[in-house]
Amino acid sequence: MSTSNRILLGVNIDHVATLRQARGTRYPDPVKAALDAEEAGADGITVHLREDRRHIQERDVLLLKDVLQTRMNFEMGVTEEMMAFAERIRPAHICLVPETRQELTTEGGLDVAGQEARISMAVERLSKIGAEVSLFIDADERQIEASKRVGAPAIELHTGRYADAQTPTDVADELQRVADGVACGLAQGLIVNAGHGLHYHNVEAVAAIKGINELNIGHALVAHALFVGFKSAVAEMKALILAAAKP
Ligand SMILES: CC(=O)[C@@H](O)[C@H](O)COP(=O)(O)O
Ligand SMILES: NCC(=O)COP(=O)(O)O
Repeated sequence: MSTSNRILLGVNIDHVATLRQARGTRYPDPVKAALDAEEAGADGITVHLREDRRHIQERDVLLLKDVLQTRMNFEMGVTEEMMAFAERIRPAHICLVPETRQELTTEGGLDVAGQEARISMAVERLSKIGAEVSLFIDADERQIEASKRVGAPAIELHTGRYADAQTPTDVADELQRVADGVACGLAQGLIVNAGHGLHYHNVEAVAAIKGINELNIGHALVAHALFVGFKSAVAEMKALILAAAKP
C-alpha cells in the first residue's frame, strides 16, 4: 500500500493531436509535445487511441513507443482491435476505458462490476504482455472492489464530476468521493491513479489526497501550452502538484 507523498504526473497529449487532425496537417506533432513534456518533468505520457481516431493515430503510438524516455500509459477501449494492437506494441501501462463514438469526452468510468468476466479476460490477456493494467472507473466502492476481483493491479479514478462541480458544496462532496475512493482502493491493495478534467485551479486539492500514485492531465495542459509553451505548461502543473502533495 502506497501512502507516499511522491505523486507522479502523466501528461496526456491527445489534444495536441486534436489540433492536428482538425486540419489534417502534420503539425502540431504530439511526439514533440511528449518529448518536451518529459524534459519539463513529466513522469509518463498518456495517449488514448480512440476507436474513431479523432485525435491520436496508430502512427503516433508507434513513434512514441520508440522515443519515450519515460513510459507510455496507453488508454484503450475493451475491443478486439485494441487488444490486438496493444499486444503488438506492448506498452508498460495500459488503462482500460469506456468509449462511445458519440461522446464529447470520456463521460464516466468503466462498468467493471457489470461485466466482470469480460474485464477479467482482458486484464489477464494484457498482463501476459507485461503491462500494468489499470481500470478507469468512478470513485465508487462497488467498482473498486470489482476491479480488485478481476485482477487489475491499478485503478484510475475519474475526477470529471469533481472538475465539473459548480457549487462549493458540490465541489467538497465530489472531492470527498475521490478521497474515499483513494482510501478504498489502497485498502484493496491497488495502485490508485486519478485524472480527467483536472486544471491548474482545481488540481491541488486532489494532489493533496494521500496515497495517489499518479495524476493524468491533458486537456487543460495543452490549452495552457498555447500561451506559455508546452514545457512551461508541464513544469507549472508539476510544481503545483508537488507543492500540494507535500506533507
Ligand atoms: C480516458 C480519459 O479521460 C482521457 O483519454 C481523455 O478522455 C482524453 O480526452 P478525450 O476524452 O477528449 O478523448
Ligand atoms: N485519464 C485522464 C487523462 O488522461 C486526461 O484527461 P483530461 O485532462 O484530458 O481531461
